[in-house]
Amino acid sequence: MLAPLRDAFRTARESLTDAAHITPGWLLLCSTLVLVQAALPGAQVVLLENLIDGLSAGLSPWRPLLGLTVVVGLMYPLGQVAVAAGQRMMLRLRLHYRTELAQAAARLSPNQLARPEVTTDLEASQVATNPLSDVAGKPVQVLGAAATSVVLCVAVSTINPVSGVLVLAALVPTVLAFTAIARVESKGWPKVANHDRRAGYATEQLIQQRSGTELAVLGSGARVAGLVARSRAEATTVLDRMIGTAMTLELGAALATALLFGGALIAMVSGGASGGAAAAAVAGTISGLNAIRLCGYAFGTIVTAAPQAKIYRRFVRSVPVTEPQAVVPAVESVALDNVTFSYAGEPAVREVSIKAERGEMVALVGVNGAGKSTAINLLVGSLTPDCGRVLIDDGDASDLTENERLGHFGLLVQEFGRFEFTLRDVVALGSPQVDVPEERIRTALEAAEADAFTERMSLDTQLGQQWGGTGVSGGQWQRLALARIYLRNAGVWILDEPTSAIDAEAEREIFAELRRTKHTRITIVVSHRAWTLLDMDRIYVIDAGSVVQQGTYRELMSQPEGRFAQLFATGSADQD
Ligand SMILES: Nc1ncnc2c1ncn2[C@@H]1O[C@H](COP(=O)(O)OP(=O)(O)OP(=O)(O)O)[C@@H](O)[C@H]1O
Repeated sequence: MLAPLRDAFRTARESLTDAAHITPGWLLLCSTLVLVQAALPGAQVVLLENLIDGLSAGLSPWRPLLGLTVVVGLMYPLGQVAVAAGQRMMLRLRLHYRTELAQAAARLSPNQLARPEVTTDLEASQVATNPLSDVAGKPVQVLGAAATSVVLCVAVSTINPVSGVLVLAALVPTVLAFTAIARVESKGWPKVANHDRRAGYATEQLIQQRSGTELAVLGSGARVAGLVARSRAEATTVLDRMIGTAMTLELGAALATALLFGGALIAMVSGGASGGAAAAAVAGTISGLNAIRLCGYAFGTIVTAAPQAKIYRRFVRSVPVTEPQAVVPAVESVALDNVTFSYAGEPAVREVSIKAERGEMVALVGVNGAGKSTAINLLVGSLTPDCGRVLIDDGDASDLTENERLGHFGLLVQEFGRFEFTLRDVVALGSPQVDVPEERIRTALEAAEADAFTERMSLDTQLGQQWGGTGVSGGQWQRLALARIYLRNAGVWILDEPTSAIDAEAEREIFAELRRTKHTRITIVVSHRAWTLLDMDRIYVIDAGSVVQQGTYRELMSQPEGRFAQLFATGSADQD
């Protein structure tokens, strides 16, 4: 029972601290308004009692009447201004949380991105930015409502002490109910996030141009829509149960609160209070009920947001702030030294040793599922070997930070990014440098054979039809991805089927350019096309996770019984 309460208090404290740093002016204004409001119901009791008892005693009514006019006149506008100030504070906090989250997501390493729980947490954190930004004003409201109850308790106690205590005790059922609600919600929210993530993924497949077109042509969109509906229905069931439980508990608390107020009134009447005092206490009690309701609502918002806030903060803190990446332009050697790696106990790479030196072009060859991508992921550090070592310039790569290690590589993956930004940004993404000069971008485009379709475009041209920009073909996207690698100019280039979407003529030119410029770097290529392997300095043939052969194209072809000759003879790999 205590853990959710602790989480709610922590959330309240952290949100207040954030608000104090990010938007101190609005926090101060909100707090002041809420505290002024808190004094009003208590003042109302005292003034009303003075007015009625004064009238009965034949005293002048003007002073209490003027006071009451001010108090009642202030209640509504103060409430309105406090709500507006709270909303303006919330907007600023939301901007802060959303920016902070995008920056944290940008710092995720390939290693973290490979873990499904990280992606689930990221999406849950995205959803959490709304309740989290709403929560900062709530501790102030809870304190304000608690202050209202205390002031009211003191005011009512002057009429009847038992009634005063009962008015204060009316806070307890609300606090207990919302603590119980928090327990239910802390279990429910991770489930909702998981179902939402699945539904979000399936929806993306429906609306993204490539996958959506494929599904439309197959006439299978409805099947994917069914998957969306199922995940959304599961999320709705969990949410519905949570709301049902909350409703029952809130109703119970409301009933208990009403009984306690009723008790306070009975105690007052049986205590022999004057007519004025009784009328004042009834009016105060009505204001008190309102204060308790607000307190319950504000406390409820905190406890509901607490599990989401916990996920958000855990996620943001799990991605430490790092130095910007520095690209290492000269690397003498990289190697996998007797490396073994298994996915969930299933070996994908066994005792693999591969080495590449500066100036060399080295190829990894093997059928689908042989282990080539796994070997590459081990080299760049997105996977960690079960045994063996990864060496960069003869030093153990695990001694480097993730960022230092990634700075050694330019990696063109099979599923290259189709980033629908401006032409300038699409290429400049290759470098962590903020401002990339125009000539460097144009030179990279030329080297990647992407100049023919881009030379007439301004670098500010928007790419991608969904933004009303220029349409780009699959092969053109791949050339832009290669341009990023040229711009980056890291010491080690890893090109996983760099020309898979590119026509034969451009492919020859791209490989000719790679050969011409290879002396300044290490180039590791995964390729299925025989002719691209002709000029490789060394080819590693990988089969079922092991290196079964190595040598130049000619050496390997001169072994007709070898795996390489078999692969190209049987057509398992494309021949040209
Ligand atoms: N994330 C993963 N979880 C579990 N198994 C995986 C994962 N990734 C790859 N594997 C398995 O590891 C083995 C090697 O896969 P890998 O992707 O390295 O092959 P590949 O040679 O790159 O294939 P391709 O030519 O199709 O890209 C395969 O049996 C594959 O099913």
